[in-house]
Formats: sequence, C-alpha cells, structure tokens
Amino acid sequence: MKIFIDTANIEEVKAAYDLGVIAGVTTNPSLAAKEGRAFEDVLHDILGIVDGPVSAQVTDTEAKGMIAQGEDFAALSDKVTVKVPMGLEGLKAVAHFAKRGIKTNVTLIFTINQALMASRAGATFVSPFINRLENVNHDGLQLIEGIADLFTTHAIPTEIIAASIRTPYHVTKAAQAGAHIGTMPYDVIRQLVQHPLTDQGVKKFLDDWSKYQAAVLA
Ligand SMILES: O=C[C@H](O)COP(=O)(O)O
Repeated sequence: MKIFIDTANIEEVKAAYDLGVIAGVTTNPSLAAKEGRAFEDVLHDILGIVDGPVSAQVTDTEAKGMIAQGEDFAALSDKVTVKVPMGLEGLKAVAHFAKRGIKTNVTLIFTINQALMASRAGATFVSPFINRLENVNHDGLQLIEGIADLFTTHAIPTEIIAASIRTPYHVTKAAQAGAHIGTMPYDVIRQLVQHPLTDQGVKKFLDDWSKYQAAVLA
C-alpha cells in the first residue's frame, strides 16, 4: 500500500515528503479552509514539492460546474487528480474527465455499490472513508475489503484510497484488506514510525556507549 498525506498544509507536506515515503497528497475543502489562503496558491505550492498525484476537490454541486473547476485544476499540472464527491452529478463529471484522460478521485464512498458506480464511470481512484463509517457504527475496514474483492473479481483497474484514517491500526488493516493507497494526516504518519521499545532501545544503546567510552577514556 502506498502512503499519501491528507493535508493542505505545506509544512506538513514538506515534513512528510522529506521522509521519502510519500507517494501523493489528498486535500479537501475542509483542509483547504484551515490554511486561510487561496486554494490555487496552496495547490501550486504542493505541486512544487510532490512527484505523485495531488487531489484537488471541486466544490460545485452540478456536473457542469465541477467540470469547469476540474479542468482549471487539471490545467495546472498532469499531477492533479480532480476529486469529485460521489453522486449523480459527480459521476457525470467523472465520465467527462475519464474521456479527456484527466485523473479523478471519487470521494465520500460509503458502500461497495458507490465504489462500483464510480469505477464504471471511469474513476482513477475511489476514496472509502474508514473513520466516518466507524462513527456511525459501521465497519469501515470491511468496506475496504469488500471493494478490494470486487475490483479483483471483476478486474477493475480503479485504485482504492483508504481515507478518513485516524490510527496506525487503520493503516495496517487497510493495507491488509487490499487498499492500494492509504491517505492519512501527518500525525498518523509520525505514529507509524514510533514504538516505545524502539525509544527504550535507542536510550539503552546510547547509555551503554557512554559508559564504555567513559571506562575506556578513564
Ligand atoms: O477527504 C478525505 C479525508 O480522508 C476525510 O476524512 P476525515 O475528515 O474523516 O479525516
């Protein structure tokens, strides 16, 4: 499973990208709004850092407007993936982008049928949301597994981005369930690296080394 960062914060993108593990970035209007500057500027800065796909979400509610917004985003770089909310209007926009060779990420996927419909409209990616499903007492990880099985059974090339990830457990389980990509906040990426036994081990190595050096130099 590839790792994407889910943020519109340029410092977080830089910090995560420096780790060498980031294959792409996803943003959404809520994340963009937190940055307090023009989204086009944010997008421009992110595109300057990242090699892989960068999802930019349309905010119009009708296909015509989504298409206009998405084409503007896509004109910035071939790294841009137009993120489109699931729905009838969204699918029309996705079908349009697919015909033009513009990558799309269909977001707000909560059922296997939604993923199937998005893939048949020509979506490059679908984004099932794990945490938001868990919040309403449904199994988000089972959804990832179900979509992965369906795409494998029917040889559907659309890639699954496990989204709405909150914990390292979500990351492990989404990868095991067959997600191609997991997109997550910087804080989760940081947690994936950490373990108390690693910290204790580093401390012990350094303590032993200091004692040895003190003894040798004494
Ligand atoms: O847009 C994609 C995100 O992963 C959204 O999910 P979240 O707001 O629950 O983190």
